[in-house]
Parts: sequence; C-alpha cells; structure tokens
Amino acid sequence: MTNTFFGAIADDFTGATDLAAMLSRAGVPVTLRIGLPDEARAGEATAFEVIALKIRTNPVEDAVAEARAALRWLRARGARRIFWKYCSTFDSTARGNIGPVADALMSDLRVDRTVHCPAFPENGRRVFMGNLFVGDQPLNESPMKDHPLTPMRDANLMRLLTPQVQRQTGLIPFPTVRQGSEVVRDALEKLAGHIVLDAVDDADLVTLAEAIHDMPLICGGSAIAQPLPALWAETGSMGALPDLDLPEVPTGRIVLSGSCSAMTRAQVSAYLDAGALGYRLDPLELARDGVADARSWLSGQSPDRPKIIFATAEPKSVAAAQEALGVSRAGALVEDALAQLAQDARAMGIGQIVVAGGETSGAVTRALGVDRLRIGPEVAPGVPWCFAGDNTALALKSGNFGAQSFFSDAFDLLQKSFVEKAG
Ligand SMILES: Nc1ncnc2c1ncn2[C@@H]1O[C@H](COP(=O)(O)OP(=O)(O)OP(=O)(O)O)[C@@H](O)[C@H]1O
Ligand SMILES: O=C(O)[C@@H](O)C(=O)CO
Repeated sequence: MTNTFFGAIADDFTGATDLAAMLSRAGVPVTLRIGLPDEARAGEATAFEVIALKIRTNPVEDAVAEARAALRWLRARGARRIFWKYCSTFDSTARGNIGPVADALMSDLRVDRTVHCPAFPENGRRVFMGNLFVGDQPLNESPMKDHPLTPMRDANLMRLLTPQVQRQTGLIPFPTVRQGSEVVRDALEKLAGHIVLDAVDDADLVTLAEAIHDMPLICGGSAIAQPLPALWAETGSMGALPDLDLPEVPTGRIVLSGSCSAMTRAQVSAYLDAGALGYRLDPLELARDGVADARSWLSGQSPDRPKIIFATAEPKSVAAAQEALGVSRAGALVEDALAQLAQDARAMGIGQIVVAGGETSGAVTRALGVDRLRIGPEVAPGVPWCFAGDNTALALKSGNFGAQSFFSDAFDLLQKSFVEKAG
C-alpha cells in the first residue's frame, strides 16, 4: 500500500478541486475523494490525498466530527502533512466552521500552533496586516457581503477567528514576511495558537512556504500549497511519485449553475450571449411546481448543444426567495433540482458537466455517486477538469473563480485535449 504523505481536508467541493489543481500544477499526482472514503470502496491510498467534505455551513459539531473522521482516515494511511482547506474569502458563519475545525485538528495532532493563509493573489485575494482583500476591496465591501449562506461582514481575520476558536490568535505581518523566511520562522516560534499570515503576491507565498513547510498542520486557501511539494522534494521529506494516467474525454455538455456570485452572474450572461440555450430555475417555482418542467426542457435538448441550467440570480431576487422560503430551504430546493438534472444529463449521455458553486458541486457529485476523481487540465486558476471513471468529466467551479468566458473556455479546453490525444 502506498503511504500517504500529504492529506487535505477541504470544507467544500470546489475548494477541494482548487487545492488539487494547485498541487497538480506543482507536478504531483493527486487523488480527490468525494466525502469521507468508504473503507470497502476506497481502493489504494496515494501519496497526495484530498478529501472533499461539504461542511462549510453545517452545524459546528457535525463539521468538527466529519473533519476529525477525515483526519483519522488520512493518518491511518500515514499522512504526515495535514492541510485544512477553506475558502480564500474565509467563508464562514459567526461560529465557524473554520476556527472550530482548526482547533479540533490541532488537538488531535497535538500541536499548539497552526497558520492560516487564505491569500490567493492570482485570484485577487490578498492579506495585509491581517485584513483580507478581494481585488481592491476589503472582504466586507466585496460581493462576499451578499453571499447567500456566509455573508462576510468583516475583513479582519483575527477578529473573525477569535470568537470561533479556543486558542489565541496572532499575525505574521507583511513587514516581517518581506524580511524573508528565516525571520518568519523565528517570529512563528514566538507565537502559539492560530497565526494569520499576510501575503500580497506569489513571492510572499514562497517565503511563507519556506518557513512553514515542515509544520504538521497548515490551514488556508489553495495557493499556499503550490510551493510546498518542491520544498518537500528538496528537503527529502517526500519520496518519489508515480505518474497518473488520464482517461479519454467523454462527449455531450452541460453547465449547471447554483452560484449567485458576481463572477458567476457575469459568466452565465456571457455564456447565454455566446449562444448557449438556457433554462432558469426559480426557487419559488420549484417550491410550488417541483422540477418537472426543467427536466422536460432538458430531455428535449441534444446532448452536444451548449446549454445551461441556472438558478444564478441577483442579490435582490435571492433575498426575496430566502424571505419567502427560508435560507436553507431556498438553497436546498435549488441544490436538489440541480442534482436531479445532473442525473438526467448523465442518463442522456452527457459526459462533460460544468458545475458552478461549491455547495452546488457537492449536491451534484453526490447525486452522480462520484467518490473519487483524477485531476486533469486546469481551465482557470483553481479550476481543473476532473475525471470520474471513464465516462464523466466534471469541472467544479468555485463561485468567484474563472474569467467571464469560463464556461466556453472549459469546453474548448477539453476539446483541445481530445484533439491532442487523438493526434
Ligand atoms: N436564486 C436563488 N435563490 C436563493 N438561493 C439560491 C439561488 N440560487 C442558488 N441558491 C443557493 O445559494 C447557494 C450558493 O452556494 P454555492 O456554494 O453553490 O455557490 P457559491 O457560494 O457562489 O460558490 P463557492 O462556495 O464555490 O464560492 C446554494 O445553496 C444554492 O442552492
Ligand atoms: O478558496 C477558494 O476561493 C475556493 O477554493 C473555495 O473554497 C470555493 O468554495
């Protein structure tokens, strides 16, 4: 049995594929598990394992229990470096689940210090003096202030973390980071608890990675993971890695979007403008009439024609649906509908499925019975195509990721991979 070296626990599905993409970029083969692996079907463990959970907005106790079970699975396979992957926009409710899970993992690993590094400069997430920026806006002024499940109303990561954790919080500030990895390492040794790391560009992430690569537990976004494999290889802490072979590309295409982020809204419009056929799901109509109309629309489409089914809507319309139905019922109606439609699409022979939204991706992958993914080419920073068995390719797009043309880009990239493979 291959010993696992690196084990990650991700709080949602797009977050997990994002991390897997960064590790793949660094040249390591990654196995992504959807949900806690089932012992009977898990197969052999590999050196880099990422477990995608769906615990971002669960009750704290459930989230902690699932994360601890994932940690046990990874440690039983020998994992020596643990990564708690959460969102680069620090998506959490007032109680968690970022802090409570980090606390529990620290206790289980018996460490008194961990770092938090959500910065993802390539996607515009930067941390300066402990404050998280999205592009040029503080987190609480960015579109994240209107997120349907985790509206972010503060940008200061220590202030956000403190009520979530039992240990103290601290900061490695930007001026220290710019003095280099030795200085960062010394500063870290003087601190305990949850230590937020400032990072403004990729060079800062390299400095930080040099300082933290041997820590047993790292928490944060995906970008800090990219420089780590090279450091582990250099220092001899990680053994030789096998290549991963990817399957043939399936045919038939669909986009399923349950994300209401500003970027997804622009991407949905751009895809419709580019000529894709569209069907809009409305939670109020779903509550009244169910999903039958959408299913019948889908069944009338040709598998290969560009098409999109979306619940993506402006904040005002999301708020109206939530007021009428409650936040979780509105969300669940949309997630269940898109999950059912994904099953229908699969049954029609559609093999290329793009999903927008982390919660939505969780619902769709579960409905498709996907439990293990191999990571393929990256469409946009943090969004790779993933292969499930031999007949399904999934691109699970985090709400705010990708360019405006993301949906067309995704299918174009697969087409190109197909032509290259055939040639
Ligand atoms: N029109 C709508 N009204 C109310 N809720 C909606 C609507 N459309 C989608 N939702 C719900 O909003 C939530 C969006 O979360 P999701 O994680 O899928 O997207 P996201 O937050 O933009 O993505 P990410 O987590 O990757 O950043 C889902 O629960 C979805 O079902
Ligand atoms: O870190 C991010 O922004 C994403 O990987 C994510 O977690 C989306 O839900």
